[in-house]
Amino acid sequence: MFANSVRAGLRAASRSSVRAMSTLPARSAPRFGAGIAAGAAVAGYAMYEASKNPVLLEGAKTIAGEKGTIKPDGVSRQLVGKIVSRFEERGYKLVAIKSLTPSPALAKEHYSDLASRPFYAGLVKYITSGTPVVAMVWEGKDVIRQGRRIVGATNPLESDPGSVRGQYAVSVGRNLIHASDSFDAATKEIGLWFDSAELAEYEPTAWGWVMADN
Ligand SMILES: Nc1ncnc2c1ncn2[C@@H]1O[C@H](COP(=O)(O)OP(=O)(O)OP(=O)(O)O)[C@@H](O)[C@H]1O
Repeated sequence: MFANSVRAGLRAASRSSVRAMSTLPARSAPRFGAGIAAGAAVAGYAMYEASKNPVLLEGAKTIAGEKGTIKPDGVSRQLVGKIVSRFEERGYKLVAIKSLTPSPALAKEHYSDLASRPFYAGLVKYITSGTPVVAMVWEGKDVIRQGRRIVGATNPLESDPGSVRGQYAVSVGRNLIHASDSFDAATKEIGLWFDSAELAEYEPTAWGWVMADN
C-alpha cells in the first residue's frame, strides 16, 4: 500500500500544484507511477506504490503519469473497458478514475515538454477535441515501468503486438492512451489532473498475494 509519507506527499502536491508535487522526497519514491490513458489527458495514468527501495526509471523523460489517460480516440472507439481491464487483471489497484474534457491550459501543461515539436498544436487540439478522456491513477509494484509496457511504444509501428497500442492503434497521432514514464512525471501529472480527495485509500482483496516479493 502507499507508504504514509508517499501518500502525504501526493496529497500535498495535489493541493499545492505541480511545483509542489515535484518536491516529493526521492527517498519516498514508490515503485509506481500514475498514468492516464485515454481521451486526452494523459493522466493515464497509472500509479504509485510505496516502496522501501525506490526505483526511478532509467533515462526517464517527463510524462503523464502514471498517471494514465485514455485519449479521445480510446473513448470514442469504446476501448475504455478493455484498457482498464489490462491494468486490473495484471493486479494493479485503481486509485482514481474520471472522465473529462481537458481545457487547453491543462493539455498544454501536460504536454509542455513537447511545446517545440511540430505536432504540438495538433496534439493539444486532439486532446481537447470535446470527446472526453479518461484519467486514471494506478498503484502497484513497478507500475510505471509495467504500465509503459502494457501501453506499448509511442509509435504503434514499434509497439509490441500484445500491448494496447500494438493491438488497437496504427497511428502515432492516435495512439489511444498516455502513461507516465517516470516517478517525477507521474507525480506532476497526478497533481495536474486530480485533487487529493480523489485519490482513494483501500486494499484490494488479493493485494498481498499480488504484490508480495517472497
Ligand atoms: N510524430 C508525431 N506525430 C503526431 N503525434 C505525435 C508524434 N509523436 C508523438 N505524438 C503524440 O504526442 C504524444 C506524446 O509524445 P511522447 O513522445 O511523449 O510519447 P509517449 O510518452 O509515448 O506518449 P504519451 O505521453 O501520450 O504517453 C504521443 O503519445 C502522440 O499522441
